[in-house]
Amino acid sequence: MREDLYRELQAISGPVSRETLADLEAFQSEFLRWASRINLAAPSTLPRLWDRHILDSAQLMPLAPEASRWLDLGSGGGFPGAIIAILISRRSDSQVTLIESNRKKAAFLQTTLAALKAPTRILPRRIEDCYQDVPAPQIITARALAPLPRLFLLIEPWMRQGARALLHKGRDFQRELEESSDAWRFDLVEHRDKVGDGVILEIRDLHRA
Ligand SMILES: C[S@@+](CC[C@H](N)C(=O)[O-])C[C@H]1O[C@@H](n2cnc3c(N)ncnc32)[C@H](O)[C@@H]1O
Repeated sequence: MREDLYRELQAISGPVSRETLADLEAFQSEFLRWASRINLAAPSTLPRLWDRHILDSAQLMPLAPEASRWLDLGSGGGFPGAIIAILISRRSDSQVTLIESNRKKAAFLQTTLAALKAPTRILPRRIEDCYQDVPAPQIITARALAPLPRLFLLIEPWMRQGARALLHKGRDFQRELEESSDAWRFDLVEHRDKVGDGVILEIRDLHRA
């Protein structure tokens, strides 16, 4: 069974070590332990935590295999930011910043990722208050945070400095793109969602119309 898990992970994320798989499993256990006390994700999704959240996050890796500086907005229980941090933690120069305003969720991320020695900086603050303190990353991620027009407002300051965004979106992403089209210009690549039925939107060169 564990071999199946390992193969499945590598098919989604690209090559990873067995130590990394062990770290992801440890994260999963801690997540379930904390989720019995605080709301880390929709309870209905917990029985399929591995696919619905962990693999769904890991599928970003092949879209930015060389990136070492990531910023995850509205991380919640750590998706996708915590999973990316674990996947790249054995690289020498990696750093993933996670911004999550809910203090209980941020405490879970702080405690669990520190124990795993994942290269993370957790900010228990609102995104809007972090622009001065967080340097532009190579990659910005955000999953289930906000519709695109609001998301673009949130990421704009970092995008202006050259960041690229990889955004999980659901089936109605076309409507969100249309709603953004009057106010924003950007380069777009739509990547197939290998885990769910949505899409990963890759956004570059975002600026106001
Ligand atoms: C629906 S959850 C998604 C969590 C995670 N990204 C996932 O996909 O499972 C959205 C999270 O964003 C956080 N959030 C919403 N607005 C925020 C803001 N302005 N600044 C920081 N965190 C925010 C909420 O506290 C919540 O944990």
